[in-house]
Amino acid sequence: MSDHPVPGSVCDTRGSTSVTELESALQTLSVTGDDDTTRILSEHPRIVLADSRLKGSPCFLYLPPGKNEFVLVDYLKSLRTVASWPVWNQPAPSPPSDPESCSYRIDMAFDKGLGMYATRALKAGELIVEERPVYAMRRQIIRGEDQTHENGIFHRNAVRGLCPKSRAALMSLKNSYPPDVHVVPGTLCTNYLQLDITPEPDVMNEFVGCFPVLSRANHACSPNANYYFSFPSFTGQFWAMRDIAKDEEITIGYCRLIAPRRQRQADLRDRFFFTCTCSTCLLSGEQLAQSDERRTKLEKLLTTLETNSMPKFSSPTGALQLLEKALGWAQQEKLAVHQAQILFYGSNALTVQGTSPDVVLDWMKRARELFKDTEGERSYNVRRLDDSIQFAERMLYRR
Ligand SMILES: C[S@@+](CC[C@H](N)C(=O)[O-])C[C@H]1O[C@@H](n2cnc3c(N)ncnc32)[C@H](O)[C@@H]1O
Repeated sequence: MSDHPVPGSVCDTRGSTSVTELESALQTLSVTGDDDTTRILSEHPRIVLADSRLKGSPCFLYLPPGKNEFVLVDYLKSLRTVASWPVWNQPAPSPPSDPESCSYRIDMAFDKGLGMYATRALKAGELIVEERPVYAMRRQIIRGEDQTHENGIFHRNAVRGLCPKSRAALMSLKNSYPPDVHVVPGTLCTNYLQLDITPEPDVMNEFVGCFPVLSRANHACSPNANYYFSFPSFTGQFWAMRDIAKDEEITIGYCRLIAPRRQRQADLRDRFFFTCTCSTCLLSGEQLAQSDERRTKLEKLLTTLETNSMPKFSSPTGALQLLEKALGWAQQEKLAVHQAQILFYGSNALTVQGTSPDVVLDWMKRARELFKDTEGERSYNVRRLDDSIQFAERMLYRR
């Protein structure tokens, strides 16, 4: 686990897990008894079978070997592959040696519990924070909605093998679930973020994870930071999507943002148990109607672009005009990642529509810049755009 400065405040009760709740959760974690069905399969790295009575039950892999700073929950075959990845020999990102130079702090966010704030002015495209998760799992296994005692015990057993520091960091995260849900899956489900372990994740291969610091960021429907999971370093990262002022709250998006307010709020209530009151949600009347319309149109257009099903326009200018308009909608809604997606998928669509190659190349370059600013220079999208740009340039010069 990274040693990012998780302030002492994460363990205090201000709007987060109460001391009593935390103590009792940690106590449950140290209980051994009849419900301990685990069996250690290997020690270096530590791999634990979750239920020795069940053939093919999931396992817990603790990493880095000997340190047990985080756990990955998956099936044995894939965990054996993960254990051999060279990334575990690389040091996890370390905190700035001078805490004063840390660009964020965790602080009270009024009725939201704790939140993340900028300690200085941040520039668009800046990396704000990077860290490894403490708990990572295949999404099919999390079964957060499963409120049975067994599911709670399953995840509790996985947490129990973590080093004390990681265990405390995880169990001090907020639990927004009702009291009848076991505190461990409740905490995991309140805090997990997607881990893109495969470049183009499919439903069968989705992973999620909880982070000591990243999981403290609250939601906004026009967030100022983008969460990106970097597979090569196995770290979660926040990138500033626009300039962020000193003391401004750093926010990310928890739900599908290109949806009207009613739908976003329903999603957030269902999974995170709060009603969003961000500046976009507080719009009313004509302004709200326009924002909803822009997001709905963006949703439709991006679906068409992602599935390569844009109808053929009678002239290439028609497609270009529509896509330029869509970029404007995303900009008005302050959705930089969606702008990057329109530019990226739009460049493919423009090629099909017969737009001139230099315009297409320009779109690719703009997409690359925006992906660099929201995901970093080493992101998968930046690398694949570099290849496409190189190819397109070769084609252009050959003409
Ligand atoms: C991942 S946690 C975020 C950190 C959390 N605020 C804390 O105190 O640790 C998610 C929970 O934070 C709260 N939250 C996040 N964004 C919010 C928002 N915009 N308004 C109100 N509550 C929010 C909700 O309780 C949600 O279930």
